[in-house]
Amino acid sequence: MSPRLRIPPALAGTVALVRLLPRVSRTKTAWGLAGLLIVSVLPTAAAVAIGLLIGAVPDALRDGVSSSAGRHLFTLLGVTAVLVLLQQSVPPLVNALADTLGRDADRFLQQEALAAVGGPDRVDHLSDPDVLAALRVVRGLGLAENARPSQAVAALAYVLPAWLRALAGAAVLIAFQWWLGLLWLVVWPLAVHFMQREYFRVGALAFGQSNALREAEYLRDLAVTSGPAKELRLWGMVGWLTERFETTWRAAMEPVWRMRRPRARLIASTTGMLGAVNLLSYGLLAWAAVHGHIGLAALAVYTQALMLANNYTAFDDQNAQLAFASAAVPHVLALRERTADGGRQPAAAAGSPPAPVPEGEAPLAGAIRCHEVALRYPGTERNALRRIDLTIPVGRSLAIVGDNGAGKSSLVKLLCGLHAPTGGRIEVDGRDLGELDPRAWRRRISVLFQDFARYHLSVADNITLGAPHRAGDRELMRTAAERAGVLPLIESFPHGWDTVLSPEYSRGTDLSGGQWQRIALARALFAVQAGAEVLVLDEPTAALDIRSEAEIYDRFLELTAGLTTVLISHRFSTVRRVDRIVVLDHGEVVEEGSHDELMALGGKYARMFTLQAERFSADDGLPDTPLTVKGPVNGTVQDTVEAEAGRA
Ligand SMILES: Nc1ncnc2c1ncn2[C@@H]1O[C@H](COP(=O)(O)OP(=O)(O)OP(=O)(O)O)[C@@H](O)[C@H]1O
Repeated sequence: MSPRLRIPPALAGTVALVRLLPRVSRTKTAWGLAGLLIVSVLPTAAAVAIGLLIGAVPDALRDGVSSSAGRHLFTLLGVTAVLVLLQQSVPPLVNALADTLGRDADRFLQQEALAAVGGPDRVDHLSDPDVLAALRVVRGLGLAENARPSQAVAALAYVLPAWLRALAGAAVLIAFQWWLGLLWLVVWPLAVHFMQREYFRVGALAFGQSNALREAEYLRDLAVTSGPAKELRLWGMVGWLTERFETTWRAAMEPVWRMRRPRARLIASTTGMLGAVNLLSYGLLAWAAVHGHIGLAALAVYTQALMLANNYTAFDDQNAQLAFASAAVPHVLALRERTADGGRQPAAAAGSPPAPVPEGEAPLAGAIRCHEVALRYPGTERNALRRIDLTIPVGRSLAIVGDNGAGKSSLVKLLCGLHAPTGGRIEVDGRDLGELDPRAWRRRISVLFQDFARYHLSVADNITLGAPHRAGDRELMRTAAERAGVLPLIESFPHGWDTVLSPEYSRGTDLSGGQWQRIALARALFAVQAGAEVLVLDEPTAALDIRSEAEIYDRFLELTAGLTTVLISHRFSTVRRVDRIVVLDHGEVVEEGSHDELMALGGKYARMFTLQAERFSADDGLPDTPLTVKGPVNGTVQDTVEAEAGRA
């Protein structure tokens, strides 16, 4: 194995940034580099020209302006003028280029982070604090206004020429006294290194405070977001929140501020070292001039070379900003590796929609099987699911019931491939789910999650997002809305399908909890109509009123006809209608069978069913008038409940 050059941590950010720039823009980096070289070389060239110019004055004065010495003086004057002019005009161009390159770098890293975080098919990484910390940086959140990668690029455009000028100055001094030049070549990198290490430590510490800062930002945002606004006002929490934000923020930032205070010993020793070398250099120059070892021109050149050698500005803000703002770059670049699904898929698939159904793909034919499936969420001690064995035959329905926290939603997430089982495996038609193309599988499965998303987009978008590749199919969209019972509501909106489902936008409106749930159901049904064969409904009616709930459940058989259906519900009137019922308890299957079998068993299911039936049979909670509902299973809520109570 070839030994790899180890980059000191203090320089790792800068090196990562420099390597990144050609990937961001090859052309701008090339121009920028050329500009930087010119900016770096110009002062040295100007210093030499000025020195030679000064040296040429006595001869020109003695021989006259038309002599060759006079012409030489004018030539040097012309060269100096051009160099000085360039020195004035090139740096602003380089800075402007660095600004655009910096903005491009920000954008590049943002896209990189988006692909790394949004791309993977699974979701474990979304609760990984390190991933979230890197994400904060590219979103430009929090740490400080000078922590964005673009600030590091701007600082680089200033610092790099300064370093190169210092190098060139030291190199010129070699011509005066080789060992003095070499001394400078050692002293300035040392001074830079000491100070950069200091700045880097502050940057790294600030980056390490990301968790605490995220908490502070969360508290700050709570006060200005509409979701919790009602509770915050009702309970008079705004003052508490402000105070809590302040203390959390201070606790996170104080160590950074403390570390930022200049460390007297370091500064004293660095400046002492530089002072000594400067004293020695100027002393030697004076001695050499007085004793006639160097002429006027050489004295002028070396004096300016000394000024250049002092040019690396180890103590200035730009060096600090470079170290500080580039500290996070390697973390952002490492995101892809960190979020990759165990190498299962390239992150480039980045949140891409399921692919359209390829022609001629065979529909599911066998079953979805869980073999000893276990799940432990990252960072937790306990298995949410343990040794789950169950079979969902294609075209049939399965209900999963159980207490809160039993693991029902976790099983759904596994079926969707959002998490990988930490034990056992899930097979689809005999093939391991982990080996299937996730995009192809997602095309086949449609889910109404318990905590479904409420998109601040148009109604049409909210529904067609279930199958974006069919977004233009208005007929499909209408049918899905109609089946979910939300069509009359949509048609009552002044802007119809274009109505934005958020009062925060013009042409926008908000919906009630139940109306939102119907929209989410329509989205799931849209995906079914677009070709999904498996429908998962996780508490699909939790927010619906009793009439709406009865309506949906009475249409359950119609809605799920021909589909492989997984239903999670605490509503036993519907659960009993499915082909097979599984009872989960503490992450394990404790009972399995049809409604009748489980009732006969007299176990957990029978107890839960009876409890609910008893509650409903006691009149409370029921409407006075029986509600007639549409659907293939005609009847009334009263009928259903009474029937259940009777059977129980
Ligand atoms: N993302 C997560 N990270 C860590 N633990 C989790 C996560 N999601 C769920 N859990 C834990 O897994 C267990 C099962 O949760 P799950 O949501 O699957 O239960 P459930 O049966 O759907 O409950 P409910 O009826 O309340 O919806 C719980 O102990 C929960 O705290």
